[in-house]
Amino acid sequence: MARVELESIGKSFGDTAVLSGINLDVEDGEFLTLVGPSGCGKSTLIRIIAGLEPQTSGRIRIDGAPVDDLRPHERRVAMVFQSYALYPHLSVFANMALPLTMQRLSLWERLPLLRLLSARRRRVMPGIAQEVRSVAAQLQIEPLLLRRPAQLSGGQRQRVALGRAMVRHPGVFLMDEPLSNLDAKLRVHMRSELTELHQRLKSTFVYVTHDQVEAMTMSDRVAMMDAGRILQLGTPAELYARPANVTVAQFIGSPAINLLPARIEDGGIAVLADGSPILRTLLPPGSTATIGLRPETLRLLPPGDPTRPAPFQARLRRVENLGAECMLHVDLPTLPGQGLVIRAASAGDLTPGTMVGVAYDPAAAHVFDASGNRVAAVATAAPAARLAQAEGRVS
Ligand SMILES: Nc1ncnc2c1ncn2[C@@H]1O[C@H](COP(=O)(O)OP(=O)(O)OP(=O)(O)O)[C@@H](O)[C@H]1O
Repeated sequence: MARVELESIGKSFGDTAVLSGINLDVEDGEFLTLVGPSGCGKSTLIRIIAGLEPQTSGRIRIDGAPVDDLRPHERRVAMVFQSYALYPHLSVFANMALPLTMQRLSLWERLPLLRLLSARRRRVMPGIAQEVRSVAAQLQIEPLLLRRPAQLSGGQRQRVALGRAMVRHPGVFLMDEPLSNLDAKLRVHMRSELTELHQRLKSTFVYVTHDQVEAMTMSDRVAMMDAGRILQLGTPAELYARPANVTVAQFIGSPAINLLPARIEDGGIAVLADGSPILRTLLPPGSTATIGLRPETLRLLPPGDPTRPAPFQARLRRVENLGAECMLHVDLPTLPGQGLVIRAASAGDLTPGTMVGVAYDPAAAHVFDASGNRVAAVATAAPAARLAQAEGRVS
């Protein structure tokens, strides 16, 4: 187990800055995921922690001790790569044993012919073999130990790569998109295997992915990165429920949050481009905002619902039926180019082209200011007349 502290990490390749001012503490035994779009600097950051890439500025400590001048194998970290990085000419056993033979045997004791003469090698190897078998048993790959990587499936190769990291008993596992090369079904399976492995080993995991579902389902905490910076650090639930800005809100959640541009009028009322008020904010009149509505907070009103006028009149464009639920894609005719996605239990017998009413819950809406930063959705001041109109539409 180990704590990882990153202080003001910066990285430039030539004149191009790819990481700036990264401060991050990964707690002992924590599963922390770096997530973000392609090119945001996740892999560069994890490679810097591993010692595979030098940082341009800043410091790294593992369990309180500076590791900046240590080589990768001296840092008590083990890296698992997307490409598995297995030696094709070695058996699974030899691939997994490699970190231990490198650690415990000298160069000549590892050489093909000379090693047969080494008495020390004969003493050390049974211990290594036992450790490899024990890890292989944990990963259920014991029957594969004599095979070569080419004779394994993608999932089996990934387990071997994990096993090779595990035999070293590192304080920190660093994983760079380890599931990306697997098919969708196996990825889902390996997600739970990795989560269980983390719980069993109680080691610190730093995990890189561009897949927000992996980040949300596996992690204790998630650091969402964009353009070389950490935009938000928190539990998956925090990032989902209180995204710090529009970029986080858009990235976390599937299907993505619905975003509606608005202008702010008197009393902080956010008004859409068609002039309809949507909710009250704490923003000053004259400014602009973006309103975020998660698909599950939208509700389809039955056609001709007599109880109230629908907040949005929408035209159904497409139904995505996922079995247990469906995603309804609708267009808003009064807001050209603006669509909404609604998560619903079923689409009933609605067909594309049908006009439907859509209700939303203003208490569940997210409001972002002109810079994209989150602001409180609803002011506590007395409602303005315009708000009464807005609330009349939504309550
Ligand atoms: N050796 C290098 N030389 C120059 N630029 C590099 C080098 N390695 C990475 N970069 C650049 O640094 C930026 C961050 O790359 P990095 O691989 O860390 O991103 P990432 O978030 O892991 O992306 P992906 O999910 O696509 O792997 C990119 O713009 C990339 O082109």
